[in-house]
Amino acid sequence: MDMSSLILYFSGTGNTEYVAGYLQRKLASLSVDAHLASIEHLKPEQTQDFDLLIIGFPIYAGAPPQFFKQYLDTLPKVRQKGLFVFCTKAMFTGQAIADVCEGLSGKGYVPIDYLQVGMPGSDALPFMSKESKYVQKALHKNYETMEEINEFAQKIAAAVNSIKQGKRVDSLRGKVSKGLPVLNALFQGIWDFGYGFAEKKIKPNFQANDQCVHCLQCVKQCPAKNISIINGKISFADRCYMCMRCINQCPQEAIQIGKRTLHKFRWKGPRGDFKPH
Ligand SMILES: Cc1cc2nc3c(=O)[nH]c(=O)nc-3n(C[C@H](O)[C@H](O)[C@H](O)COP(=O)(O)O)c2cc1C
Repeated sequence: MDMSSLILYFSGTGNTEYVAGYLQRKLASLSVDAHLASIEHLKPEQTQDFDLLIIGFPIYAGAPPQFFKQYLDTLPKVRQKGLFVFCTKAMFTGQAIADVCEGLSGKGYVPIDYLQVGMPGSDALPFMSKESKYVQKALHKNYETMEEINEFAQKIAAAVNSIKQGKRVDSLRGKVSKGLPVLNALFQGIWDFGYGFAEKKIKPNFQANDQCVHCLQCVKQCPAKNISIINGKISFADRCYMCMRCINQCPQEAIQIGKRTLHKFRWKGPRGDFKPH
């Protein structure tokens, strides 16, 4: 039997895109062809063309990004299709993987395995000085060989081969660890409080300063369609996903969050070349 696989992801600043691309290359080396697509370019119904779904997303506030979950909610129901899930994160994943697996199980997907990949924190980088240790570590980390992704690819390839040989997808169902409920609730409470506070400080304070040359990159690249030109000025509405793409991608480094990001670092993904469109 022939099998087609889809790696479906969202990436604000390039980390998840990098991991998705790495995984695709690794799978190709194991003779598994996987189509790569961002949720920004693939209609939910197009996922039906594939037999196996591999999804990837960044962690926001110990959870999957809300808009990502909303997208997943619109996926059509399927009959017993295999599912692999990965996230990229700086520190704390919360129940994000379990949450996504649960949602997609309800649509007929069978979660097989998952992976969390530690990456530089897209929420922290634009507030850090270019010389800071954190930035230097992010810039000099070895992204060329990522053992955990190699192993994940091997698990996916093994599942693909088993299904091809006629094994029932349901027999490959894996367990998603939920951790200790009390500890989870405690951490999640602290996280929600911290990010809730940060959100209030960050969201209303996006602005383009007088370095802006009106190239409109931010308008084109914002996944939330939150940026537009009003009366000749770059304006931010209230639909921001806080993905940090605009601030990192602006060629003039004109986009700021208040004054806290002035002359600070801008992140363009592990290879320094992330271009979302
Ligand atoms: C708004 C926001 C919230 C975040 N919250 C968390 C978090 O709770 N835990 C964590 O480990 N990383 C968190 N991060 C860091 C990202 O998950 C991480 O850097 C990820 O790799 C970014 O992926 P991307 O470059 O594909 O957007 C957050 C980032 C942003 C922008």
